[in-house]
Amino acid sequence: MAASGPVYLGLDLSTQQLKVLAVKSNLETVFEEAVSFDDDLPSYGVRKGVFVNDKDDEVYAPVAMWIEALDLILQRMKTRGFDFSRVKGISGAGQQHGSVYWSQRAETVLSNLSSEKTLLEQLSPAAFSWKFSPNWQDHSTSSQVAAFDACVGGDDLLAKATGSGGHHRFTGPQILRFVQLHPEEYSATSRISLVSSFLASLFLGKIAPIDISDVCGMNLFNIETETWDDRLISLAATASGSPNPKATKALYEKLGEVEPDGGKNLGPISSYFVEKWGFPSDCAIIPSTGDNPSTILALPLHPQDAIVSLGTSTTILMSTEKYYPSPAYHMFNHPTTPGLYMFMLCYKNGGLAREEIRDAINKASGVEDHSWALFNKAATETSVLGKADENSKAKVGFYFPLPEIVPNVHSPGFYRFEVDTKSNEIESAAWDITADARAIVESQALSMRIRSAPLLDPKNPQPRRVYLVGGGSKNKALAKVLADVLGGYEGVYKLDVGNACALGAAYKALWAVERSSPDEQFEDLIGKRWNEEGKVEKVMDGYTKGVWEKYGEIAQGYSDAEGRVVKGDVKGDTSLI
Ligand SMILES: Nc1ncnc2c1ncn2[C@@H]1O[C@H](COP(=O)(O)OP(=O)(O)O)[C@@H](O)[C@H]1O
Ligand SMILES: O=C(CO)[C@@H](O)[C@H](O)COP(=O)(O)O
Repeated sequence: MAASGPVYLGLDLSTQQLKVLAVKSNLETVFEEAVSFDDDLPSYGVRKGVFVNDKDDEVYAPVAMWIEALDLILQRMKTRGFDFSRVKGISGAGQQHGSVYWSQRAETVLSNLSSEKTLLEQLSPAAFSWKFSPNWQDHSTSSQVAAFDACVGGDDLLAKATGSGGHHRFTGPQILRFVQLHPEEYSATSRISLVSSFLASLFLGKIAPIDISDVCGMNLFNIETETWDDRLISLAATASGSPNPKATKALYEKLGEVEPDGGKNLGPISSYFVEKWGFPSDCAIIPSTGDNPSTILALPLHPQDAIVSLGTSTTILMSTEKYYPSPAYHMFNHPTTPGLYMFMLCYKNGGLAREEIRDAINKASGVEDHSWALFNKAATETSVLGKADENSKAKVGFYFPLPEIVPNVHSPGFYRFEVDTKSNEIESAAWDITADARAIVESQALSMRIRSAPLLDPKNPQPRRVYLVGGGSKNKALAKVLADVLGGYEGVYKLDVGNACALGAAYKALWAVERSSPDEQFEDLIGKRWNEEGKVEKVMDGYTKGVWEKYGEIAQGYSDAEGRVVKGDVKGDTSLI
C-alpha cells in the first residue's frame, strides 16, 4: 500500500464472501482482501455461504459467521501491513433483503466493546434476538407474499408503491413470517437491520439507519411518498393479519428512520476499532447500501448503459430517470442521487445453474474437475439458438435447479423447447447436454433483453455499453453470448476492478467525505476523477448485425414458452441428464 494520503474502505458482505477494498482520493485501488465463508470459516458448516432447509423452503445464514469474518478480514489486513490510520471513511454493500434481529441489549453491547476481545466474543449471542438472517434465496414466504400483494390491491399496485411486486426474499414478507413463527424472539427484538445497515452498525457502535436505496428491497417503503408505507407496516407487524396500532408502532420503532442522504456522515467510527486496529478517531461511517445499488456506483454510468453482474445471483442493473415500476422487475431509489432510480432484474438461478450445466458437461466427458473449458467450447462453437440452419427450430431452455424469481416459478425443474421462429409453434424437446451451455446463457440474456426493453430508447433499443462484473465476468464465452443477445452499440466491457460492489462502496465513502457540499453529486465528483484506462476492458464487440436481429425473432416464442413453464402447463425434468 502506497505511503500517504487518505484512503476509503468499501466492504461487501455478499452470499459467499466478505470482501474489502481500499481506494485513494484519485480512485486508485490500493488494497484488496477477502474471506470465504465456506473455506475460511468451516466450523459453521455452511455451503456456498448458507444453510438450506428444503422441507420448509428456508435459506439462511448465521450472523455470528459474518461477525467472525469481519474479525478475520481485519486481522488479515493487519498481517499484510495495511495502515488503518489513513482510513477517512468506510461504507459497505450487503447482500440485499436479509434481516438481522438485534436484542434489547444490542446498543449497550455495541457501544461498550472492549478492544481486548474480538467482536464475535462480545456480540454473539448477546446482541441478537435471533442468530440467523434469512437469505435472498429463501422462498418460504408464499402466504406472506400473497398477503402483501392483496393488502394494496394486487402486485401492480404493490410495485407502483414500493418498486416491486411481492417477492419471497423481500424483507417485509420475511418479517411477517418471523412475527408469525417466532413471536417470542420478535418481541425480544429491539431493532431490525438489513445486512447493509447491520454492517454499518458494527463500525458505528450503534444501530445505523437503513439506507434510501436498500430500503426498496423490503416491500415496506413507499417510493412515491418517500416514507414507510403504513398499510404494509401494519400488515407485517401482526401475525393474525388484523390491524393492531400497538404492534404497528412497535415495528416502526424496530425499523427506525430511513437515511435519505446516501452520503451522510453517520458519525465517527466506534472507539473499539480505533483502539484495536488503529483507525483514526475521525474516520466517518457512511450508510452502507445493497450490493446491487453499490455495483452501479463502481463507475460513472450513462443512462443507456447496463451492468450485468455474474455473481452467485445474476442481475442486470441500469440507472434511469424514469420511475417506471412493474411487477416484472424491480425499481429502487438510486443510492446516491435523488431523482434517479435503479432498474434491476435478479435471477436466483444465475451462477449456480450455469455451474450445474458445467459440471454435467464435464461429467459426461469424464472430466472430474470444475473447469469451464468444455462449457465454454460448447457455448461458443454452437450456432445461434442451436439452429443447424435457417429452417431448423430454435432451442429454448429454462434451467431452474432452485425456484426462480424471474419468472416466478415455484417448482425447480429443467425445461427444453423447440420453437419455430416463423410460426411461434412450441414443443417440448430433448437434446444433448452440450447444447445446454449456449441455451442457458441465451435464455438468461433473452430474459434481460425482453424485460429491460421499456427502459431503453425505443428508437435505439439496445444498451450503449454492457459492463460485466462479478465472478463470471472473466469468462469470455459468457461475454460472447451476452453480446450476441443484448447487443451494445459501443461494445461489451469488463470492469477490471476486483470487486465492483466493494469498489462502489469505497467510492461512495470517498464522495461522502470529499464532496465540497451536500449538493455535489456522486456522478460529478467521481466522473471528474474517473479515468477508464486500467479499469475497463473492452472484451467483445456488442452489436453484430444479423445476429441481434435473430434474437429479436425468438422474443415471442421465448415468452410463450416461458409462460407455459410459469403456468405449470409442462412438467420439467428433475435432473439435467
Ligand atoms: N471462470 C468462470 N466462468 C464462469 N463463472 C465463474 C467463473 N469464475 C467464477 N464464476 C462464478 O462466479 C460466482 C461467484 O461470483 P462472486 O461475484 O465472486 O460472488 P458473490 O455473488 O457471492 O459476490 C460463482 O458462483 C461462479 O459461478
Ligand atoms: O436478491 C438479490 C437482489 O435482489 C441478490 O442479488 C442479493 O443481493 C445477493 O447477491 P450476491 O451475493 O449474488 O452478490
